Amino acid sequence: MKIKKICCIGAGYVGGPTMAVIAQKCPDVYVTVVDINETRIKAWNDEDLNNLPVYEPGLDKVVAEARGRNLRFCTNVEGAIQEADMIFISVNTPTKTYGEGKGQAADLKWIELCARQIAAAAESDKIVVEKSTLPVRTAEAIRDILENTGNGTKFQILSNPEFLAEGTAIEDLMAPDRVLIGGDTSTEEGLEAMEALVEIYNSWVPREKILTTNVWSSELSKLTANAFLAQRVSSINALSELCENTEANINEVSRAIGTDSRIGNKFLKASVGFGGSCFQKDILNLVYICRTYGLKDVADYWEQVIKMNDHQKGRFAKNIIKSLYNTVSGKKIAFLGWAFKKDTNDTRESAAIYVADHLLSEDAKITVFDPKVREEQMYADIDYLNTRNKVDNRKLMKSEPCPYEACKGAHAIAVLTEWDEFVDYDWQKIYDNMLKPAQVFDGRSILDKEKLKDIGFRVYTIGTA
Ligand SMILES: NC(=O)C1=CN([C@@H]2O[C@H](COP(=O)(O)OP(=O)(O)OC[C@H]3O[C@@H](n4cnc5c(N)ncnc54)[C@H](O)[C@@H]3O)[C@@H](O)[C@H]2O)C=CC1
Ligand SMILES: O=C(O)[C@H]1O[C@H](OP(=O)(O)OP(=O)(O)OC[C@H]2O[C@@H](n3ccc(=O)[nH]c3=O)[C@H](O)[C@@H]2O)[C@H](O)[C@@H](O)[C@@H]1O
Repeated sequence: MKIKKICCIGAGYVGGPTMAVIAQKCPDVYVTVVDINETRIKAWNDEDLNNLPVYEPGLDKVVAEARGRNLRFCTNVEGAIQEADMIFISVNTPTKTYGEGKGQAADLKWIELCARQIAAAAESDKIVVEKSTLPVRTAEAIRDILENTGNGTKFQILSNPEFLAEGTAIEDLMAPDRVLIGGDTSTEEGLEAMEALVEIYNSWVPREKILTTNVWSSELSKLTANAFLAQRVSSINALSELCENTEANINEVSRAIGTDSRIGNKFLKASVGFGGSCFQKDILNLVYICRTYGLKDVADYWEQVIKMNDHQKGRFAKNIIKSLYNTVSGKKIAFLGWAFKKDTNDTRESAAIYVADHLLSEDAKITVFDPKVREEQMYADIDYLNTRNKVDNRKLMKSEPCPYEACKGAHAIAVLTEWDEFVDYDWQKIYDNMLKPAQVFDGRSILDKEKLKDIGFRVYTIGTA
């Protein structure tokens, strides 16, 4: 079966870049990305590629090549479903904020809505691909909705989770470690549908890197991959606290264990805590699924990864307060970085938000500089926590477009994101304009500690005494 037209529901961080790369690599496949969010679609169609709604290095070039050729962004969900042979569901699946499973389960209302939209609009057979990260066995619910349309159309449901990381999305999509495709391996039609998707990816991904499994393994592998990655960060962060008490150095420990090929050297960077839209949400979801199957010990095991992460963010904030003589009331603290990692404008679950919230509750005055995050986003993030009212948040926190201004007159600087440019700042100039003793809290271990100490800074780096 040769796919001619693809529709992707959801033009977010995953749907946009993923479909742009598919369109670029498969010029004979027509790709339409739809979204109910008109502003987002408008931004995807903006002539000025600097205004794309997602910032990812290299994305602008891919969009420039494919958009208008075989890549289209629009809000006509129904029309795009009708004409497509293959429909990707790439909508958000956040943690539920209400009802049963509140605070843990994935909220699948947008997924169900997509299934219903597909069921209502489809007039011919379709392959439906789960691209969103979903609890294991979600395909069962999607199938149930699709198979009860009553108009005789047939659907094959595949799971094709996305493993891209933000900031390196284009690189990851161009040369993935693997592509995972789960489907109904017990029927001809199921295998045929899987092969159709394999063919799309095989336009640029070597066949041996495209793994096929049953649909449940594929769904669960995505949650498992994120749980393992986050667990590594929590493990190294747990040991960073021990290092601070023992004069061991976490960077040396990471290097020492990372050279063991069984352990590997990636994801061993101690930090102020992991953020991002998925690690926490996916682990909470895993914990919830385990609990619903009565697997209490398994659930508790994975929950500890989140608890450790919360502890790490909290202790970073507490350490700032302690070092500033146990009070930050009225003191200016400069934040370098607000995004959850470098090279992205995404702030979802960023450690910076929680550290800021902790310090604001102690009446600190925070000035934030981030090269890619806008002030409205920072306020939206801090307001969302509902710890204090919006007026107070704006009184206590502001954003500053110049890093040197942000640091001027500050008692302390906290590095919350590992943006490369922070390393090359004129730290002497920053020091000269700060209150003394000038303190730096490096939550990402990116700055040259010895150099800063020579200038006169007091420096705290995660995981070093
Ligand atoms: N952000 C990331 O780096 C990664 C995310 N994922 C998963 O991919 C999924 C999507 O994540 P993001 O792209 O980050 O989310 P997002 O929130 O950036 O984008 C989702 C989009 O879907 C749209 N949408 C929701 N319901 C719709 C409907 N019925 N019809 C049309 N549009 C609709 C929303 O308006 C939104 O623009 C999630 O399940 C996430 O866990 C997986 C790998 C990486
Ligand atoms: O499902 C998802 O959304 C994605 O989640 C992560 O990608 P992402 O969250 O974009 O970014 P990561 O590079 O994984 O970083 C996550 C967080 O962990 C932190 N981190 C990462 C690595 C490390 O060694 N130390 C560390 O503190 C980062 O600073 C960041 O806050 C996974 O890496 C992707 O494979 C997955 O597709």
